[in-house]
Amino acid sequence: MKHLSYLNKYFWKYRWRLLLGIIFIFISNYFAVLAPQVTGYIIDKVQAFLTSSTPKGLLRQDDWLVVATVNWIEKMSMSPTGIVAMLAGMLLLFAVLRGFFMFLMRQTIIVMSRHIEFDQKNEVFQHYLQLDANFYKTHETGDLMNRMSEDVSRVRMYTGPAIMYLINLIALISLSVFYMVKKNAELSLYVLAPMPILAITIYFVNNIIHKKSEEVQAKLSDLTTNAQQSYSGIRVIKSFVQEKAMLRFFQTNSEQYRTSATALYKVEAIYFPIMGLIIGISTLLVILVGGLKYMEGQINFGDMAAFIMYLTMLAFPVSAIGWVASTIQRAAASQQRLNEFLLTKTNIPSPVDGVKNKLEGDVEFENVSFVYPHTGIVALKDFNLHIKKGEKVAIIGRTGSGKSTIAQLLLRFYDPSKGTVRIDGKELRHLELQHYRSQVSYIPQEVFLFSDTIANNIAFGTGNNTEEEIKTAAMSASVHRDIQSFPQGYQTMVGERGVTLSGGQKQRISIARALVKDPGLIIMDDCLNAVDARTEKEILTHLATYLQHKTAIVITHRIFSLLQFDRIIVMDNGRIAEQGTHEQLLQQQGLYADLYSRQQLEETPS
Ligand SMILES: Nc1ncnc2c1ncn2[C@@H]1O[C@H](COP(=O)(O)OP(=O)(O)OP(=O)(O)O)[C@@H](O)[C@H]1O
Repeated sequence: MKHLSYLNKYFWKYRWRLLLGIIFIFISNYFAVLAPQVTGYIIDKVQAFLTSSTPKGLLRQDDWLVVATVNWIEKMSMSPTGIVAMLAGMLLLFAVLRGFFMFLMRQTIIVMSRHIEFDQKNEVFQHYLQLDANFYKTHETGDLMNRMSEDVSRVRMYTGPAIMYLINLIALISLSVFYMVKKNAELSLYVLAPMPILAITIYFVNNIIHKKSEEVQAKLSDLTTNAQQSYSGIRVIKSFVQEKAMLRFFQTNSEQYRTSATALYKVEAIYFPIMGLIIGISTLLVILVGGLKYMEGQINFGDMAAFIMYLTMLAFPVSAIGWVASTIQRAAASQQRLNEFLLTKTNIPSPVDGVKNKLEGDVEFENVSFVYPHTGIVALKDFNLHIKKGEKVAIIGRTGSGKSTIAQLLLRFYDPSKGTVRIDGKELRHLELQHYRSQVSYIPQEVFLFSDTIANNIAFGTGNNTEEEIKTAAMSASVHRDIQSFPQGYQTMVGERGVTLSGGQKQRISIARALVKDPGLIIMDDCLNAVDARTEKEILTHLATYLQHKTAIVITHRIFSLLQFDRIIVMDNGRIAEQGTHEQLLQQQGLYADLYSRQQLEETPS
């Protein structure tokens, strides 16, 4: 339960709304508990009229508002029917007032919970954005999404309905117990005695229902994932003629869902009859004991009716205790999960007074070793590299040799396990992180485009590029012609609701996004592997001009003869195996020469 204390800051933020809500709850319940008193009075009045007797001391223990209103009506010297009609009108008025304050109570407390939900979602999302790359490697996207949506919703059930029902229950019980005891303490005991049994039973039934509905949810989610995968992979399914196997798999999942859903409905079917039974037994007790007391002349007929009304009035909120308890339990578990993340600190903090210099583009790795946390894979070993401002360096090597890791460290997605990375002579750790990253353009290996227009995807890094700048970047990335061929040009939507772009088009848009930024340092991680040879040639020609005065690090599998690199670094097993210019490396007859001759062979038409 201590996990929920994290939410106190929100309750404090919305304290006036909460306080107002509590006041409305009490006022609404106040009008609710007056109804049995007026009904009791009406019954006694009618009974006295039918038996031509004079009821005595009927209003002694009733609320002052009831007493005052009844006395006022009585003074009007109306016929008994007129008085009963007036009293019925009074009941109606109380019901309307009760409803009105109930509306206000929901308006304040439920609306407060929506505000808290909004704040919490923003807080969680903002926190997610600050966490480092390693966090995202060790947590699944589905898990993150769940915490953001499902857990926050469960917490809202606590900050809204659960708190509202709990306060409502406290208000109703205290007000009705007060008036019941005033009338007859013993009979009150009979009304209240079954309530704890009702609450405990409902609590247990509720817990069973909850467990079973979680099971149903899990099965449903399996079913949906299964169907979703089948739709996405329909071409693979068809080409491998696996329709029947997929159908069998789906049917098994579907059967499991049906079994757990039926089990849930069985428990739910017991829920209301149990409630009805317990309330029925309690009513019976009140009638029995009340009847005896009436015959002994201890209470009026109307009092008995009032007690039965109190009983039915209390039954629903008391049965809600079970629901409230399990809702709070679930919210606490959800908040615990959220706290796990909210209390996770990033391993890559930006220094408080970080250096905010204009990036010149001088890059240095000094004795850098890097081990990927959690996997223990050593990706770089005593790596030394100095790239001067404006130098163009290609990094080449076999897959898994540590090329991308160099980019990851340069963007400070990770800090080196040993050694130092320096930018313009300053340790990278000491630079203000966002300011530094805003001056670096990175084209990752895996392209990612947002579900937005092409123009917005290109201008993503800056957000304030002119149409002309976007167009120039697209031209440099050789994607302008493709974009123009779409019906809405640069305003074409990308993603599920938009056009389906080819791998090469996506890659080139991703390149345009990096070029539009005008950075001091550009890092390209194998970003031309999905374009054909002709387009590659086109892009490289543009790049040669664009990169003229910039420091560029081009990670690649292929050797680009078109781009004049100042240096080529050949990586092998986390270390530099060879380095030099194209010609120098060819002369060395080592790894590079080997790679080059193999590439030449592949490119020679047979
Ligand atoms: N996020 C990660 N967590 C754990 N290990 C990783 C991670 N990324 C890479 N590695 C491992 O680190 C080593 C170097 O990987 P890296 O991605 O730097 O190689 P690469 O030369 O860029 O390969 P490729 O050309 O295939 O992209 C590999 O053994 C790889 O399995």
